[in-house]
Amino acid sequence: MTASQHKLELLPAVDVRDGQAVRLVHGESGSETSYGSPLEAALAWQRAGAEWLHLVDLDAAFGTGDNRALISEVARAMDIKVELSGGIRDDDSLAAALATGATRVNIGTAALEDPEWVAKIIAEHGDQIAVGLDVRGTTLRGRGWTRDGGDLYETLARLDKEGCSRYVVTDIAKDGTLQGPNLELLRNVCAATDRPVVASGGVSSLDDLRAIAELVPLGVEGSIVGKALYAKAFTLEEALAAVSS
Ligand SMILES: O=C(O)c1ccccc1NCC(=O)[C@H](O)[C@H](O)COP(=O)(O)O
Repeated sequence: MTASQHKLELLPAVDVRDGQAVRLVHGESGSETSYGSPLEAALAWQRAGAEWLHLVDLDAAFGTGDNRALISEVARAMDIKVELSGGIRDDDSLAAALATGATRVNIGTAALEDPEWVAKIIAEHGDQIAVGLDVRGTTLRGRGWTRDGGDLYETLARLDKEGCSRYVVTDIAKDGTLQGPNLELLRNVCAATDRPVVASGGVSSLDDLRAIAELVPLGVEGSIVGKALYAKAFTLEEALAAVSS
């Protein structure tokens, strides 16, 4: 492995609810703190040197409407790669997500509830499709993280067989809490699949990012960072520098 292959990708997050950039605690609807314009937030991460943006339509994820036009405006304004997530569950929402020019889209609930459709879109769109594995313990959660959706490792084995190219792994208990990532979960998922893993949830410090970067040789490719950036625990420039070697 070369030095650059060891580099952890960072994906600053912009989660959108009711037209605003927000942060949630444990992904729970109603726990949000607002941080203003999603476009301004996304442009700020781009200016700070981000190579990726993780852009989430929380209303679409929770089934409380959607922010489709705004999400599209933000994604189209970016010169950097965009990972789009939240409520992509059928042909219509997938077509809208891909039409934004997003580099990849993250499928959550549908991977649990509509395995045939997900196998079909993986076959059609290859690595433009990532699957979000949102877990409590080893149980997956769907529908904006409000419903149980089966066993993590059984689902992982099925998706691997179907050719899924990448997983975005979130420990819901850690998400938005600044309590540190679940490194054991990341290690266990990496041991169970040969596909790249994007870590999500709980990053609180530069040391957390360095600890996730240590898992790159095991298969962790990137880390989403949300609350820590908005809470100014560190800057994105500091985070990029911390994982660049
Ligand atoms: O990504 C989704 O589809 C989603 C659905 C429902 C609730 C939350 C969802 N995503 C949240 C995120 O991706 C967070 O931005 C990310 O986990 C960052 O977490 P943190 O660094 O702990 O703020």
